[in-house]
Amino acid sequence: MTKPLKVALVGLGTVGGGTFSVLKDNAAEIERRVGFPIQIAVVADLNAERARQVAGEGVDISSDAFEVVNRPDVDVVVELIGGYTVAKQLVLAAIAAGKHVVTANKALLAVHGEEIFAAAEKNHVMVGFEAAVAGGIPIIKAIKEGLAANQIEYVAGIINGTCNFILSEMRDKGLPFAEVLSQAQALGYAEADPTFDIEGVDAAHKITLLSALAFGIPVQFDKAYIEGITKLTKEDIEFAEQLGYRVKLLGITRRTDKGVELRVHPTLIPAKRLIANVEGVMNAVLVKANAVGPTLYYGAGAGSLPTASAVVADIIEIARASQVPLESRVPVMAFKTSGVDQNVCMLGMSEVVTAFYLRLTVADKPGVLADVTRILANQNISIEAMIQRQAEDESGQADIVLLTHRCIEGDFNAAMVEIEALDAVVEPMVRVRVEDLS
Ligand SMILES: NC(=O)c1ccc[n+]([C@@H]2O[C@H](COP(=O)([O-])OP(=O)(O)OC[C@H]3O[C@@H](n4cnc5c(N)ncnc54)[C@H](O)[C@@H]3O)[C@@H](O)[C@H]2O)c1
Ligand SMILES: N[C@@H](CCO)C(=O)O
Ligand code: NA
Repeated sequence: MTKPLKVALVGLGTVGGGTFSVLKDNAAEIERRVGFPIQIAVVADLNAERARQVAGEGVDISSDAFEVVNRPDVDVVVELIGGYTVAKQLVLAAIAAGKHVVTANKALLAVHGEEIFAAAEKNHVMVGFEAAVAGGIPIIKAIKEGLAANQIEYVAGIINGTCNFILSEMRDKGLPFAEVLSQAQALGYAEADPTFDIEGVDAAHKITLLSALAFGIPVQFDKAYIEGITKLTKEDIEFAEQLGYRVKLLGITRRTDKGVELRVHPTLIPAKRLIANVEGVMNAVLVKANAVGPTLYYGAGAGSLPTASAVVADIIEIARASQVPLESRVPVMAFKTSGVDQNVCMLGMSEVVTAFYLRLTVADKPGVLADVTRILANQNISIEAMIQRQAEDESGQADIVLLTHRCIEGDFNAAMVEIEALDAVVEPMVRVRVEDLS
């Protein structure tokens, strides 16, 4: 009989606690799937006392993450502490010691992925990170294996549960932003630094990883355009609804003839699309590929047990793959290293083609709308829909909301500068990108 695979769990917080439970509660089912047991050799957490409460008696507990890395009875190190510094040292130490690594740490991989994956290849070990993107949804596996026959056109996803939770609660219950963010923190969804969530950084970490997997390109977080949800107003969410759209924070990566787009920003999506109806902490990732067409993956993007589901799936994959020769394993980043396109052109935002929602507050006098449409037309931007709403007070002002057709973002920016310079435009304009996702 094959000997058990031994795991060190480092970090027994929200995800680590869930991983401990899943490995324990589903041990018999997992053994039936793998053919041999997966056992927890040791648990490490700075807070050893709390770890003892979570793990109970009979489990080896350490407060030193680095001590577990060199234990001969450990085959896989599961890093669930988060952050860049200690986590990076730990992962690299584990790889150097010949251990496989599983991590939920998208921040670490998006920024230091190239170094970590190169070290893993050199040391013939695997790095699993299914939990790092869209929590429990097996999107990494889907792109690496299920869609391996395809050329992928684009990936667009609601990949930050905290933001989706905030936007859903603001829309459904009219709750203020700060109150909903506190709830997301209490539920264990938010990052240690929640600005990573609300400013779009976490989603950018994730879409950077998906971009590399989908297109066989290096992990390049520094090329991502990032805009969060903190400037969205209830008013714009309501105007979007009137026009038949929902506002979601999307991570988008698309391959075009000119290069690869990599961007995170609030986005209007037609309300009739399935992905527009993904609410709360749930995530969804839409992948459009040339043979299969569009496919949509939906599930819990954060939280203890859903994320643990992905962590344990990676451990199971390692258990299985450790039985086959190196060259027969699925590559960590979906492509053979020799096949990675090192010279890919990453597009700047001004080169991206997208549609826009634009809201202007103007002094309500003749000719304003004509000026605005003329400026847009001069940049080859045509208008798809418009709403005009008079202010209810005596200010004589009006809101004009426009939806444009798709245009080059640089052209739109040039038009914005001219429109903002019009005397009649009395407040800073609001613009949100629009994606049809058909
Ligand atoms: N919470 C989620 O829903 C979720 C989902 C997907 C991915 N993630 C990622 O999973 C990782 C963990 O997140 P979490 O929400 O479980 O965090 P958490 O704060 O709940 O848990 C982290 C644990 O690590 C321990 N720890 C910190 N530094 C340590 C060190 N040097 N040595 C040993 N233990 C240490 C802490 O005591 C804590 O118990 C992060 O990378 C996060 O981005 C979280
Ligand atoms: N903070 C992240 C956790 C899951 O990666 C989110 O809200 O989606
Ligand atoms: Na996942």
